[in-house]
Amino acid sequence: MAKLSTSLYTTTLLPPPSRQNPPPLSRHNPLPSSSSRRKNIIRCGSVSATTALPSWASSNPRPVPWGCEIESLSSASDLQKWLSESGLPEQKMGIERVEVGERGLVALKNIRKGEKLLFVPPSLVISADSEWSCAEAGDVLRRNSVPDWPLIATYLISEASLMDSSKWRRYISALPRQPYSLLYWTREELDMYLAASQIRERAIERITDVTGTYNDLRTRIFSKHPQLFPEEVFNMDTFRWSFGILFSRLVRLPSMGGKVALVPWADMLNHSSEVETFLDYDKSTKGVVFTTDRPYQPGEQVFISYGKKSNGELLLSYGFVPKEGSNPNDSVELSLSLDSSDEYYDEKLEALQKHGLSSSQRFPIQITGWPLEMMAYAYLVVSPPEMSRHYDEMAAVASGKRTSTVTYPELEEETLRFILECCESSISKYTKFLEGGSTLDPITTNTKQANRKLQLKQLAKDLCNSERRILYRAQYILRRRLRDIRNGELRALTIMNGFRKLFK
Ligand SMILES: C[S@@+](CC[C@H](N)C(=O)[O-])C[C@H]1O[C@@H](n2cnc3c(N)ncnc32)[C@H](O)[C@@H]1O
Repeated sequence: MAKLSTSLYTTTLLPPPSRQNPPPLSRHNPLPSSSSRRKNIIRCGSVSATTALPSWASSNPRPVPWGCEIESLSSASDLQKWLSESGLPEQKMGIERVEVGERGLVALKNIRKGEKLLFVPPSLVISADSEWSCAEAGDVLRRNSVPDWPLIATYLISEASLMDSSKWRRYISALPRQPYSLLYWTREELDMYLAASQIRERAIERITDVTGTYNDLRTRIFSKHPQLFPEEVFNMDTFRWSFGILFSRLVRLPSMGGKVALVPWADMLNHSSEVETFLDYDKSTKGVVFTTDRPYQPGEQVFISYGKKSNGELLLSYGFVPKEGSNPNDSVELSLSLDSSDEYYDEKLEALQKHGLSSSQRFPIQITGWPLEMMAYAYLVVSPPEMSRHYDEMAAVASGKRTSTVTYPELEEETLRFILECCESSISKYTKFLEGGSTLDPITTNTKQANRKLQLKQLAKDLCNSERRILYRAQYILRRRLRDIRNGELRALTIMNGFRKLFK
């Protein structure tokens, strides 16, 4: 349930930096304060429309030979039985088919607000410290200092391939054979359905990162130990599966120093944007728990929060989009760029680069407004040569390094007009997709594929509607402000004319 970084991670197996790796299923991110907004500024331009994706992104995914269909309840009840035999205490919830999220945990008894639930013991948790059924393979990875994410991804494949001799066979059998995640969208589908949304670029970055990670492991480790890591088992298809599982189920446990882990049973809980509670390790009971923030009656589905994520981020990692307007943390990224014909382009770019920014940046807009950083970036884009002494200050605020508000009344109108133009150009892309009919659909060869396309298209439509809604709101605010500025100027002009007449 997290994101990988683009560069270092791809080439050096370094762990993903925290900006790209928010705590899934566990602690939610803070509201977009100025510092978190800074983290949300995303460099653009690294993923062009022609960026080559690995070959597996150009065809439909090949399923792995383990796991189950996500709606399968029989493997889920086997899992429940095995967990209780292995030390999971009696539960107040059971796995059932649910309306939101296919399978989920449903209250079996009355549950009070403020009650601790789950108590999954550490022996039933998968982490980077877990014991490998094939101890030699684990030793090799540890000797090579493989970071937690790729280590756990490889562990999962290793245990899955051993199946009956693995301690985790009941857990792995109950995992979805194909997790819902943008990792499973082909390049054609991403281009076709998400052309308007910046999430397309994020998905491409992620697919590229996962491929880079696998290639790195293969070159540096697997190829040197083919008997431990045969390619029939450790390949791109199985890595896409294991990373898909990690993105949608891995938990960061704050009370264990941010350790990442897969927590069987707890990972059957679905997300609701309306709840605030998250998973964590409870030192007093020595188990993974969460504390309810509302009461539940028997039969009601129990939810946790996967974090304060936008609809796009939920689609990217978990493969679903909440109902339009139901996610208070929703946001859309707007891309702003320097004008390449600006005679002070080089000076502006230099100021931006000094603060770690580039000629094109994405900024998150929420229904409540946009960040200071975006305003500062826009000031820089429109500012004339005579304001060049302010370029550094504008770039510093745009990068989030300086949190003071900057205002340049003389640039206000042009800046708002520039943002409005970007907003409207983005809106028109969404409208083109949403009103474009079905002529763009990729050719399908069978009913299963046709159903899949319909599902993906619906998800894309839901995402595009929710993102466009935020842009419409921003457009309304911008237009109103511009009108106010013009009215203010008009009033000032009338007063000036009045004075002029008086003095005459
Ligand atoms: C941690 S798992 C939760 C258990 C999962 N439902 C299962 O049956 O294995 C996360 C996955 O559950 C589904 N999910 C969770 N919350 C959801 C929601 N609010 N709406 C739709 N699907 C949801 C998504 O498929 C997501 O990738």
